[in-house]
Amino acid sequence: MLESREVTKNYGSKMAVSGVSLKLEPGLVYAMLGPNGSGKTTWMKMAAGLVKPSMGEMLYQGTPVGKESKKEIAYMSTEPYFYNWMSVADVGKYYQDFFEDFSMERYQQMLDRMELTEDMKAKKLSSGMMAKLKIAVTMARSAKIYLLDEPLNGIDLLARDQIMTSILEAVDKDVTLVVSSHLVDELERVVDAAIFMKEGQLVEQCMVEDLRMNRNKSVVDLYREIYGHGGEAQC
Ligand SMILES: Nc1ncnc2c1ncn2[C@@H]1O[C@H](COP(=O)(O)OP(=O)(O)OP(=O)(O)O)[C@@H](O)[C@H]1O
Repeated sequence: MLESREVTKNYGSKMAVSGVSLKLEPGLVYAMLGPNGSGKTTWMKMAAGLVKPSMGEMLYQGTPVGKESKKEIAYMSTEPYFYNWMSVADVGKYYQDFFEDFSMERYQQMLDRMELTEDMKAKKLSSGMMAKLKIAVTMARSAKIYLLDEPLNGIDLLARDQIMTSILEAVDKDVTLVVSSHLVDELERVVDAAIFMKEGQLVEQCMVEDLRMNRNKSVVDLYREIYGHGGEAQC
């Protein structure tokens, strides 16, 4: 569905992503893991068509990502992107104007799940509530691929499980979901596959079930192996 072929991104002399090749399949939930600065955001931005690869190709259904794929790939950035004057209702209208696949009904359902109301003002939201709003407005699109960059940041422990459940319930069976996070153990419970990034490179991509059944390891174990000792772990 989405293929990253030897994708590299340089910012001046800094190589943010280096020769990353991977394929994402429909219907799977992926965790994109890696320490700060490992290239997760840059890769997601290229997959979303917001940043152009310096080398290599990012393909969506066999065609380079661009104007057309943007209609089917929803990206939730870590950066805040609402104006202070907006209410939660305004945020929905703003998105509706931008995206044909935005559903006001889905938005309202997500707001209910996130315990947000339409009259709330963006500038008065706590960072956790803002994180929930970003998730609600992104998941209100009927996209084929959702790329969520650090969706659980700023959200308290008890709400995180409930929010991941709401995200998973909001998507259809054939949809691909990629979630980047530092909260590895929490993601492990809900993802089908894990992608490990390190210093811009793909270290491993594996199915969580294979890891458990064939190597008797959890994603957390593998994470520790890869990043804890600079090891060469394999899935
Ligand atoms: N616009 C930019 N200009 C210059 N360097 C950049 C830019 N964006 C990212 N980088 C650098 O590229 C590298 C990868 O950054 P990126 O944000 O993709 O990592 P990340 O894995 O998402 O990190 P984090 O977990 O901290 O969000 C970092 O060294 C970062 O400083």
